[in-house]
Amino acid sequence: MAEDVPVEVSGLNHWFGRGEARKQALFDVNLKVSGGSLTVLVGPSGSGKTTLLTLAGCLRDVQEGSVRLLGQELKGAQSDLQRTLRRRLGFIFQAHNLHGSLTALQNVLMGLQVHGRSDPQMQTKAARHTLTLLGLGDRMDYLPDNLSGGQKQRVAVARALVGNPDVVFADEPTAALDRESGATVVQMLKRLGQVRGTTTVMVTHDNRILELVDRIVTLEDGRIVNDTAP
Ligand SMILES: Nc1ncnc2c1ncn2[C@@H]1O[C@H](COP(=O)(O)OP(=O)(O)OP(=O)(O)O)[C@@H](O)[C@H]1O
Repeated sequence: MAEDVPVEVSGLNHWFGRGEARKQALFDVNLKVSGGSLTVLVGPSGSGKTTLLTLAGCLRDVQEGSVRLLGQELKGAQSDLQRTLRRRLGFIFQAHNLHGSLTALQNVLMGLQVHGRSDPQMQTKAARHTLTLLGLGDRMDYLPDNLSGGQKQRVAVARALVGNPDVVFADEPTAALDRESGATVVQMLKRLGQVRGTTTVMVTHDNRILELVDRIVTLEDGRIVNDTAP
């Protein structure tokens, strides 16, 4: 079943640039991620973590090799299949990309609108609930400019989670957070894995959270060099 291994990467190679500037960023990467698990990608800057995350998350075209996401092959996938798959995903990025003119609650509601869920009352209830879980119950009506960096990041996390995604792809979601808030976010993702079967793949440089995760995959120079369960 797809959900047993929602992300399966085989023989993945990736290049950037053309001609003399062409540079290989990933070399024969193989990775199977189990459903409901929390996997982190670690490694030095430039080792290919974000490239791998964006390929697995259907945000970049697969050039060579295979990426199966939720049972579907992404290599050569048509854009309507890509769109359908992306609706089942949650994304959390470093630059949290909140809309400056929308409140925290409205930003989180945007995370539901892409899912096409219709009942506005249910949407608002879900958005409020998720923000409250992330400790932002008293900040729902604030604009991003009036939130701290850590609070903005938690709004971005709420937006990614509110649609109950099957897989969450996160790039440094705890970088802007203090230890306690970072641990809260990771524990929440882990709990979603246990309760709802949500799978998380996360790039991180944050050593403080490694003890909380299920699996640590280390990249160096575009290759997986270590794969451990802490
Ligand atoms: N859009 C791009 N154009 C050209 N080269 C790129 C591009 N994106 C990444 N690269 C190159 O691919 C390699 C891997 O980059 P990537 O961002 O995946 O590494 P990373 O491990 O995520 O690094 P960091 O921890 O600094 O975010 C690097 O050599 C980088 O310079």
